[in-house]
Amino acid sequence: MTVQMEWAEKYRPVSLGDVVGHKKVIDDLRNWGEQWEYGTPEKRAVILHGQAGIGKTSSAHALARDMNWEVIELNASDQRTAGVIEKVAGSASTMKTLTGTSDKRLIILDEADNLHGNSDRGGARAIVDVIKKASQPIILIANDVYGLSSTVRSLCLELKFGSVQSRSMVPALKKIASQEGIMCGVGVIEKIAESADGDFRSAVNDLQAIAMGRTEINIEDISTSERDNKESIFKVVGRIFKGKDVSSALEATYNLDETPEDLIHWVDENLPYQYTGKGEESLTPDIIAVYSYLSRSDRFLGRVRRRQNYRMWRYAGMLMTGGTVVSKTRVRGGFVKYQPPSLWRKMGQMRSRRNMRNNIAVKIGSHCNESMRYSRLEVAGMYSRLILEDEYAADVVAVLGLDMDEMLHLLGAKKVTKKLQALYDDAQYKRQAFIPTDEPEFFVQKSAPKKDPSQLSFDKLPASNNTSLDSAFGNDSSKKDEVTAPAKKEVAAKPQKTLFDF
Ligand SMILES: Nc1ncnc2c1ncn2[C@@H]1O[C@H](COP(=O)(O)OP(=O)(O)OP(=O)(O)O)[C@@H](O)[C@H]1O
Repeated sequence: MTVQMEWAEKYRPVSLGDVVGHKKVIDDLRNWGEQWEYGTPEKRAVILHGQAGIGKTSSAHALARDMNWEVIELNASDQRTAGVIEKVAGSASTMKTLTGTSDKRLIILDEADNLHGNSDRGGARAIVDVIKKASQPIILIANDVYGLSSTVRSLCLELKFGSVQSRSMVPALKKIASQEGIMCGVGVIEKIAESADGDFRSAVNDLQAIAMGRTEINIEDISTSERDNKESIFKVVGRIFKGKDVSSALEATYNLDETPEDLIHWVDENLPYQYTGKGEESLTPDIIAVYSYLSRSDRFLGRVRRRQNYRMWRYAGMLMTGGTVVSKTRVRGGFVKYQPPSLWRKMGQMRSRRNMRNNIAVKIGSHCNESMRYSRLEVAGMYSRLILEDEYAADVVAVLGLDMDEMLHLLGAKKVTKKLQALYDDAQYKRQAFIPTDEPEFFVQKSAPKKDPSQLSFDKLPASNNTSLDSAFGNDSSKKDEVTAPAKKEVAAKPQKTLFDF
């Protein structure tokens, strides 16, 4: 028996011109590629992001093909520690190509939003360094752009791949069917394209599955061979808000991949938008009625949690769906874009803020030999004050080894400005001066000048390092030019007066 090749793979776009949809993004990607013909563009790396199966990886390879570039790809299955990234991407991004047939080599880092966990230890930080130094084009591929650090994002051109529209899929699917010798009846391809929900790979896979063992497909074949599509939450919420029939609203939830615990948040979030018409007050009687059902439903959800009796979910589901349906006095028209529950976003933000705060406390604790809890409650405030002083800011960042996000958090800043980027770069520079490469990060604190004065000896450092160490030693930077190297040695030998007097 011959194994049939997957059509999605067989018909993978070869050139950017073959990519279905995404016209603007593809134009931008092509422009960026062409800029490399004339030197190094301002943004050396691009982030292609969007849901799975819509052509991000294919577009990256197609660009390389169009530009006649070699490709080096680092997938999530590869070990992507800082060492490996620097070795593979770092050298690839600065050296000449292997074959010499093309003068550029494209580095593709797939699933770049998954650069954490043990195996990718240090990988995220390594990317920043690689991008900054790269003399070859780099493409990062991510489903969720927020999975990348703000530092990486600030260095890259971000291109978002939206869903592929079904009308763009239709001609491409028809072409595949005709090349495979499959006759399609009226509406067949359109139906497959619509059910794919913007995912072109699913559309091609569906077409192949339906066509298996057939030379002709008709609309009836689709309804029997259609995938058991899970209802999308957006469709179900729409049916609950707009439907008039309690049982069909409830049935819609049976095929949903969400628990009643989640569904209630969706209803709660979108209810005020859907049940308020033009010119109506924000709290209509309909909304009040629905909330009374939701609160009763929530009581059942509480009982389920306490007693672990999941049979009670059915009462909760009935109250939240049926209650919403029967509470409306009229169906309000107009398009409402349903939003995911903002509570989840807030909880996610709180969790990541808490993690960030704890990470910083661990670093502060390591610096001043205190527990994380004590550092967070008693000491962190002082560091937050210090980092606001221009004189100490870079030293705090350098000594604690803060990454960009942690620095922003401690400063209370929302985004990376040029000034903050300069501060961060300055701190990295100082950090390199403080830390011997083969020692752990907090060696600095342990290595008092008495033990190993050569490490902090000014005359062993280049002139620029001396400047960065001035303020680390608590010197007034405005006077640095007047102090000679031997004089500085004396300063270093004096007993510690400030936190940063090592
Ligand atoms: N826009 C598109 N144009 C042409 N083919 C596409 C498109 N999107 C997906 N495909 C097809 O689907 C397959 C998967 O595409 P691709 O790997 O580029 O998706 P992706 O967005 O990178 O998703 P993932 O992150 O899951 O890899 C390709 O082999 C290709 O045949």
